[in-house]
Amino acid sequence: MIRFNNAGLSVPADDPAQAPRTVLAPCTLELNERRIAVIGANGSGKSTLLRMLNGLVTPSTGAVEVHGFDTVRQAKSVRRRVGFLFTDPLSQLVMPIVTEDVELSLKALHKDRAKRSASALRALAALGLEHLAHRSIYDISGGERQLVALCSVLAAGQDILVADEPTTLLDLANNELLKKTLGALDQQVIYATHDLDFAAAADRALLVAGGKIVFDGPAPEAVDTYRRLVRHGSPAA
Ligand SMILES: Nc1ncnc2c1ncn2[C@@H]1O[C@H](COP(=O)(O)OP(=O)(O)OP(=O)(O)O)[C@@H](O)[C@H]1O
Repeated sequence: MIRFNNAGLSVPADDPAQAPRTVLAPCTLELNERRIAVIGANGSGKSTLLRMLNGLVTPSTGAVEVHGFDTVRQAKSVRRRVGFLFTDPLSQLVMPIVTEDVELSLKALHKDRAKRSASALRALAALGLEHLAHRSIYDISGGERQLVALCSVLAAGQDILVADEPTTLLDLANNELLKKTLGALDQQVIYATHDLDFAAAADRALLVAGGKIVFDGPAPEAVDTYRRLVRHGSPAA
């Protein structure tokens, strides 16, 4: 259960004489569906909303709770439950070698090094990435890195996965692989995307425009609403 209690973010304006700028207007939400998409224009506030889910962004007003844990005061408990897949995989791949990064995610699950290593190789093989296991994360392609980042975050086994534009670097086949992988997960998945077919497949979608959630409901309707806003030249879309 994820709950936004009047949570929002305002930041000081560049000109101190001006009123603070709203990045995300305060919102109250319960997010329970298995697949929730977040859509909207560049700079509309999608990543800010997602980052509030695991305490990467601290709301300037209100609070966000995950399974009853406050994302700021109880950030450690929240991060044990929420995995975060960044748009740029290099923001999260911290070890130099692919298999070492997956092993790091498994550290809390397996204290034994040999078991951890075998488990990391199995996790890579499950996504068809075993051939990358001993490569440097800097020598593999952007799309390969994105899949390795997915593998690392899944290996940690948290019960909620938040993914910020997870398909951006992927070719058609890997795009399909990622969607199929996410689709088959038991975990709740909350994802921001500009791929409107991917968004339409969710159980629920939030449409963000100009820092406000302007639609919250069935995903196909959210996508239609977004297309309409763009067609009518809405400044926030
Ligand atoms: N801490 C901050 N201070 C100032 N401005 C911020 C801050 N965080 C976000 N912004 C601005 O707020 C807006 C929303 O940012 P956000 O990253 O949430 O957008 P987004 O919808 O994810 O965009 P994109 O689709 O391009 O990834 C942007 O204009 C961004 O520059």
